[in-house]
Amino acid sequence: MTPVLEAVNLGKRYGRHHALTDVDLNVPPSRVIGLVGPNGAGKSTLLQLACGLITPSSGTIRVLGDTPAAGPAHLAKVGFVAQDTPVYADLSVADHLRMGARLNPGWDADLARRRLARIDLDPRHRAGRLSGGQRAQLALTIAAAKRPELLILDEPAAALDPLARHAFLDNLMESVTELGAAAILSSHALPDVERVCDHLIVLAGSRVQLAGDVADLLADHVRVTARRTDLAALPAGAETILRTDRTEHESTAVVRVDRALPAGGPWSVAEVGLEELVLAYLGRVEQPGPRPSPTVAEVHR
Ligand SMILES: Nc1ncnc2c1ncn2[C@@H]1O[C@H](COP(=O)(O)OP(=O)(O)OP(=O)(O)O)[C@@H](O)[C@H]1O
Repeated sequence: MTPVLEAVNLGKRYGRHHALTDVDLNVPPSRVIGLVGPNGAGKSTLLQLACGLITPSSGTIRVLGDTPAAGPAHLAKVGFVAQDTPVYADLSVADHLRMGARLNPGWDADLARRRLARIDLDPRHRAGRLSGGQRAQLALTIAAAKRPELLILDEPAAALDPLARHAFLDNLMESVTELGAAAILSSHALPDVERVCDHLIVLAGSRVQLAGDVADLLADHVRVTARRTDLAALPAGAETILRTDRTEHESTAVVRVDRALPAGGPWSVAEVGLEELVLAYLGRVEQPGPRPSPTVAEVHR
């Protein structure tokens, strides 16, 4: 099956500034991918490369098996909602749909009408008068009515209140299911990512820090708690320590494991959540690249 997104040694420079460095990715088909990372990490740059809006400075990127924006057929396979969900302020909602129908050979007018009705958007409304949430819904409707194989959304829900964000993400997931499409969604809201994404890419310092199916990533990491002096005795299997917190008596570490830690040691082991995992990886990054993780012995100095 063709991967949604493949990148090999992908890099993007703006002048002397490296926005993306040595990015290697291979995202299997039919995933809803969460792209997370701090401001300036390179998320929009990666999404724009994936849409073909900009070209790499080095390496390669393939989307749905082809060079991004390789031609009309490939453009029709990808729906893009840019950051701030831009719309044409002077055009009505209906004008936007008419324009979508003209520009997109696979336009599904029925899907567009049904979506507008469901989100209660009046087709006569001028786009410039829409709220942030309504604008995001209009942009998603246009992207979905193309019937793309991949939806790419750059922080589409950033400006929305929690209720509107919830509704927007529900709508997004309905569209993804109806289309049988994959989606890539950049976001700073880790709970949103946890709710809808089954694949995760963490970018920081212009590099990929972590990537994979969420279920696998959570299975590969645990939180270990022990008395301060006992954490140094972590057994083989605790491959890499990502983040430690210490109190007077106790140490807690998020650990990458290559096998289950043996029972009966002087530690307790618990599952980690997605937010804790992402923060553990972000916490070890020093600009511009990743700092090596501490060894078990170093943790205890
Ligand atoms: N057109 C451009 N010209 C010069 N530098 C740019 C350009 N676009 C992005 N950059 C720089 O590249 C880096 C990555 O930017 P990018 O917008 O991809 O980050 P981001 O992760 O999307 O950030 P945010 O979460 O704030 O939206 C930043 O340092 C940014 O200043």
